[in-house]
Amino acid sequence: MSDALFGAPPVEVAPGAVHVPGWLAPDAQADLVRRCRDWSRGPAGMRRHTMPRGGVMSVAMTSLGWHWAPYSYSRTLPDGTPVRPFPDLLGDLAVRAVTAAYGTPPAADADPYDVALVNFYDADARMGMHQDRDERSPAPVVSLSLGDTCVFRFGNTETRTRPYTDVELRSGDLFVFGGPSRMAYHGVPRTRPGTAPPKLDLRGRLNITIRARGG
Ligand SMILES: O=C(O)CCC(=O)C(=O)O
Ligand SMILES: [Fe+2]
Repeated sequence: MSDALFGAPPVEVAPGAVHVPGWLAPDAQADLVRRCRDWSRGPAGMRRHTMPRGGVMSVAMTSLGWHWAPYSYSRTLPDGTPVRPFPDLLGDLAVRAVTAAYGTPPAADADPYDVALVNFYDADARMGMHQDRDERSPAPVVSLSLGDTCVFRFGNTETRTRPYTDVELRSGDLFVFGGPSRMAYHGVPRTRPGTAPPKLDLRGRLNITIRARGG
């Protein structure tokens, strides 16, 4: 991570899709990594979901607020374990993130942020091109990156394929996609193992994706 990136201006990758490099200062990153470790403990913690066709995701995830598994949200885990509550801290962070990306806060009547997915990528993990389409709310998706750098592929709303833009997301980066890009396909074709800031004491990559489920 380069400290020179802190305070870098937002970059619009596609209409409504904004990358803010170095948005989280090192202390805030370390704090979030600690919290992710807490949120990942116990029966409501990290799991690798099985996809409808039987494949197992290489990314391990845990849900806050609502449990997500392909492809729906539920109030509890399949075995009845309660989902961890959605932390107010992430709701506040999401509002600040939208404001940083777009220059204006969410509208007063916008759906509140109420669900977060914490994704963990080891050196081999990837996420295929997909849309985030299990929410009823049009609120922008807020994505925070911690640890190893990754290649984030941000595409179009029509197909899983080109045109797309590959963006390097580093520890502390923010990516927000809403408006005309809310339904764009996106994925993580690779991470760059060993690139996490040493002070984070994190081997791999964590991504926190904050969403409004809506209705
Ligand atoms: O890890 C990322 O940056 C993307 C995660 C993602 O697209 C998702 O959780 O739906
Ligand atoms: Fe996604």
